[in-house]
Amino acid sequence: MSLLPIRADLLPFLEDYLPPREAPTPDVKPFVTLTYAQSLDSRISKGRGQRTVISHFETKTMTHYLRYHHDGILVGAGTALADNPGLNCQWSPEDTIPNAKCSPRPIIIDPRCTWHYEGSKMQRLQLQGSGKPPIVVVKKKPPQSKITDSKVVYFEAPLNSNKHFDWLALVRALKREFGINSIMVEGGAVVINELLARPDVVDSLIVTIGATYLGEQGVGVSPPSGEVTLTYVDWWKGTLDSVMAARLLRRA
Ligand SMILES: NC(=O)C1=CN([C@@H]2O[C@H](COP(=O)(O)OP(=O)(O)OC[C@H]3O[C@@H](n4cnc5c(N)ncnc54)[C@H](O)[C@@H]3O)[C@@H](O)[C@H]2O)C=CC1
Ligand SMILES: Nc1nc(O)c(N)c(N[C@@H]2O[C@H](COP(=O)(O)O)[C@@H](O)[C@H]2O)n1
Repeated sequence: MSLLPIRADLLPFLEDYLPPREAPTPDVKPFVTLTYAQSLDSRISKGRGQRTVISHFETKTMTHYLRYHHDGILVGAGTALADNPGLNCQWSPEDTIPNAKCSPRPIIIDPRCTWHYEGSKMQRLQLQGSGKPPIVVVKKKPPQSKITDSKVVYFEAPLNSNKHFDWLALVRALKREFGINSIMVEGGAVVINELLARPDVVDSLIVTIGATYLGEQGVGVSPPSGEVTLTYVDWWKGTLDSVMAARLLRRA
């Protein structure tokens, strides 16, 4: 399905929250944008494993505009399994047709190799020439005999003492190994909640708030300690939803 044109007033609103346009400096970590759509009761889906539309068509276009401006797009395995997402970009400037080149490189955080590329929407888009193959971040690469599509790159990363990947080390490694200078993180809840507590990793926070409630069974997002200070906050109001853009204040 084609997208609505981007609302003109979204462009100046988003400008200061996009990755820098200057050539990236080698020793600086990649620019990280954390972005998702939530309900009024802070849920991102109706229930675990249920793909749920929250964004209006206007903010759906905004998501693709943001995808256009990033080198990588990252989701957790829970999202990859629940949503079977495409993670490509269907927006491009007026004089070009969107294609795989406009799309960010999908990055799936899947320590235990639970998600399969074979038969996925991502694979279909890549075969059609409208999306890129993913990097799957794993604790240990699967044996060669289990790899059915050689375009998928499995990237081994070390786990920390909590048996999780350390975000700062991981984004730095993605830049070093794959030249990914900007990463748009879309979710899901585990990833969002961890990153809301990481002002050292997240540069921009862009949250779409839909005029809907998803109820108690919904998958909620909120930072573990509640100790997040937002700065440089701005709001955009659309037809049915609003968008908040902000930065996370780094503690001294
Ligand atoms: N409304 C929205 O904007 C979005 C909604 N969603 C929804 O979110 C739900 C999925 O959320 P979750 O189940 O929380 O899954 P998730 O996508 O956050 O994935 C969780 C899994 O990712 C891996 N993971 C995440 N962080 C890790 C780390 N630091 N180290 C090692 N492994 C790590 C683990 O395997 C973990 O079980 C779905 O219902 C989906 O529809 C997902 C993305 C955006
Ligand atoms: N921006 C936004 N609004 C919503 O209402 C959503 N449910 C999501 N979900 C994210 O988009 C992914 C789907 O991507 P494709 O359209 O298949 O490319 C999904 O996995 C979530 O990350 N986002």
